[in-house]
Amino acid sequence: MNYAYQINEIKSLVEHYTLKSSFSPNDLSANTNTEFKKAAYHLFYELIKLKSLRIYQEPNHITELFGLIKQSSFQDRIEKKALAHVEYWWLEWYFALEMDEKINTEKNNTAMSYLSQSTQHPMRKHELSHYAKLFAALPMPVCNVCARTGDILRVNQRFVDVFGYTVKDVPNLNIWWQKAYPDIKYREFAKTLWDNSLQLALKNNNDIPANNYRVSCKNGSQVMMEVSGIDIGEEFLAVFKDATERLQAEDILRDMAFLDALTKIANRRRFDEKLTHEFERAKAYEGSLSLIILDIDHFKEFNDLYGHVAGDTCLYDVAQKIASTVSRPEDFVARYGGEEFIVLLPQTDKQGALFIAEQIQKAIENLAIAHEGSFTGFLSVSMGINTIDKCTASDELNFIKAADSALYYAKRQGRNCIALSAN
Ligand SMILES: Nc1nc2c(ncn2[C@@H]2O[C@H](COP(=O)(O)OP(=O)(O)OP(=O)(O)O)[C@@H](O)[C@H]2O)c(=O)[nH]1
Repeated sequence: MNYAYQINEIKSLVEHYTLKSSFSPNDLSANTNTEFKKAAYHLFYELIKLKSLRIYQEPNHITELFGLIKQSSFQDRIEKKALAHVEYWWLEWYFALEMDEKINTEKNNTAMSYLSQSTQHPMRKHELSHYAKLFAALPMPVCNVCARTGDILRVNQRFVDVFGYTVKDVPNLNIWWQKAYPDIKYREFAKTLWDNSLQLALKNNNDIPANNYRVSCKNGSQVMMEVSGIDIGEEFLAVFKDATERLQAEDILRDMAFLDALTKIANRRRFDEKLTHEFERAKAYEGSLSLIILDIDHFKEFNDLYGHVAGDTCLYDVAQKIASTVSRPEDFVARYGGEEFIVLLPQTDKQGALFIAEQIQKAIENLAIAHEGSFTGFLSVSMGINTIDKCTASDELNFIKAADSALYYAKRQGRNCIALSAN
């Protein structure tokens, strides 16, 4: 794995999206192309995974990598613009990862933030004495408040640009709270959070720890802001940082923790969570819940005959096929283990589950993956089904066990077979 590989991956992503006829740089700057952004995050995730496996041959430096791409064949204006966005997202992605790590390591420590830690630098006091000069040039919204009276002494231009309020609009904290947090309940929550942060600042070298706030702007729009600051005795300085993109990145990270890397469907961890949730729901509402466990037949032989790479591709194809066959939004598909998959079907009785299992069987038959070790000459699967309804006394473990027993019954019947649990 080397730079050329990484460059090509990024290039093909950019090319793929810029080739789309509907695509224009204006779409990008309006930030509407979330599909592109998601695909970029997905790519970063793959590249970062490679890095963590330590199979990079060269030292990896993001700027250097993008520098190399820029020198190469990216001539077209649209492609350059798209590439600039991908570069920006990559930096953002690394930032989100760093934040994630920090949040995790800081959980056991005092609640210090990335921003507030940076202010512990020995230069901080010196910088503070000169903050007035820097104030106007700061790239993030900043406001300076008299701690005693609550008067807002000054805001910088970025503050006006982002929120739309000038000092005339928000001359003191009382008015700021009302305008920036019009919802009374949310305002109470935000005030308490901020007061607690100010208390913490007294113990924390005057750094006001960062928290996220949903701020309402003058034009009625809302922005998620990470607000931290510095208590400087008579006054304090509140520093705002746009948290929208980071929170979205964290959401994607969270989703990825539940994704199976090979098959790109949900993993076992996600299934365990989902099962607990659906099981409780089915019990509470006395609804039915069905579970299909699916196992590829003679998969060891498939690997032996065609190799592990073909085996991996086959797992991906089967997983995607199952996922596309099961179509109701509440239905759920996951990789359960090696060549085993799970389909969880809320509000579905035995007959319904059998119907879905037959659909899956047909869909896999249609994939027509050659398998010389199989009786039919093609890859097949076996499935076990279990259903609970209001009359069934079962717990999660027994629910799975019964489906598993049905699966092994299906295997004993000669495979390429569906069996229903006797429950
Ligand atoms: N290529 C590949 N193979 C895997 C993966 N996970 C599990 N396997 C293989 O799947 C095979 C499962 O073998 P067995 O449990 O004996 O099952 P089987 O050969 O399918 O036999 P039956 O289930 O009885 O039909 C093993 O050889 C595993 O190495 C994977 O991620 N990729």
